[in-house]
Amino acid sequence: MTQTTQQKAPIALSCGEPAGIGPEIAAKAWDRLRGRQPFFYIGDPRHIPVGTPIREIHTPQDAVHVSAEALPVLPITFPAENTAGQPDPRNAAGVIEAIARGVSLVQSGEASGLCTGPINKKALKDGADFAYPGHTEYLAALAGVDQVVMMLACDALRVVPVTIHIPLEDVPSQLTAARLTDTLLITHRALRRDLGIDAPRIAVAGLNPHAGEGGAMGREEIDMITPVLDALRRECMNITGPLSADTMFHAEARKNYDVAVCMYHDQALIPIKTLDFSGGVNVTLGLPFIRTSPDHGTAFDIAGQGIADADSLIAALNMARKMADAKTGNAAPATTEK
Ligand SMILES: NC(=O)C1=CN([C@@H]2O[C@H](COP(=O)(O)OP(=O)(O)OC[C@H]3O[C@@H](n4cnc5c(N)ncnc54)[C@H](O)[C@@H]3O)[C@@H](O)[C@H]2O)C=CC1
Ligand SMILES: NCC(=O)COP(=O)(O)O
Repeated sequence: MTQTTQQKAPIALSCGEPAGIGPEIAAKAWDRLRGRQPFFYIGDPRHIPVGTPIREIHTPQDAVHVSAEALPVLPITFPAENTAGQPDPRNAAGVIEAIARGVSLVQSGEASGLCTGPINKKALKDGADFAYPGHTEYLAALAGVDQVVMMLACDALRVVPVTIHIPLEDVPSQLTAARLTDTLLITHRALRRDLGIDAPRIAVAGLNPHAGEGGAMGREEIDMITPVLDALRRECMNITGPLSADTMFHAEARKNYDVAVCMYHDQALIPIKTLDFSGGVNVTLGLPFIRTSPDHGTAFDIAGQGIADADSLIAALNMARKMADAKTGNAAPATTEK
């Protein structure tokens, strides 16, 4: 695949859980982007809301030609009927297949990047014994990469959780110096390479209230976090912390860093989803290919009603495009601009 062909390759969008809002927001995103930003949906065309013009395609390149007129769909036939709000375990394998096909098309260069529709982790576990707690971990396995990093980004904030989809009680034991070091190095490299930030300013949260308050409220900051940060500072990385998580996300504090690295899932995701739920994008750093996703989930409570907001998906598609263009030297580095 030549670089020129790769620049023109569309973005692959895996369907996610069809009983959720994925098909509906895919249709809305196509309507808003049309041919300006070609992407194709990998999933069952019968799941796309009635009234959306669709065109089944055989190769990703077909999407470039049809996307001004119709939503291009690379078809996968799901075995069970789809009911909004009620995932059917028999469809779980199809959801997983859509992700895997997206990965293989990005790896072959036929797609520029992968954007994933939201999945319901429990439905995949129940229906297909899915062994991963989320896309992030599954994509790392498909790519053969030991550690990847989840970053959520909006215009006002970028956050990275060091531990991701694990029970809260397991956080302290999984929060190792090696994991924190790798997370910081991967994040630093991606901000420089993919987002064009030459000297990223990284703020690191403590684990405990008040970042441990000198050991009075926990020792992880003293025993593990500070030594890791000191070692990386000696490598000339611009890192502050460990900071009190409760005071590092207000508007003035956010001016001091480009990314906040947090110790666990909710410490990172609550601030960003509160600040900008509809504009947030989930990006996996450290993969050998581009992957983005909307920041929200399957929203079963509103699926099938036509009211789901497609902004986050559109931001995710646009960010994948910009990252792909930046990778091929075709454009400015990626932002979350809609
Ligand atoms: N990338 C992914 O695959 C993600 C998947 N999930 C999965 O989604 C499922 C549901 O998770 P929840 O915590 O309930 O989060 P959720 O994001 O699905 O829903 C939370 C609330 O936000 C609303 N909402 C979400 N997206 C919306 C949109 N685009 N427009 C309007 N309203 C929207 C929902 O109606 C609900 O009231 C879980 O299985 C979770 O694991 C959650 C986040 C990301
Ligand atoms: N809360 C974020 C989330 O669940 C998305 O995870 P992933 O499926 O992108 O790994």
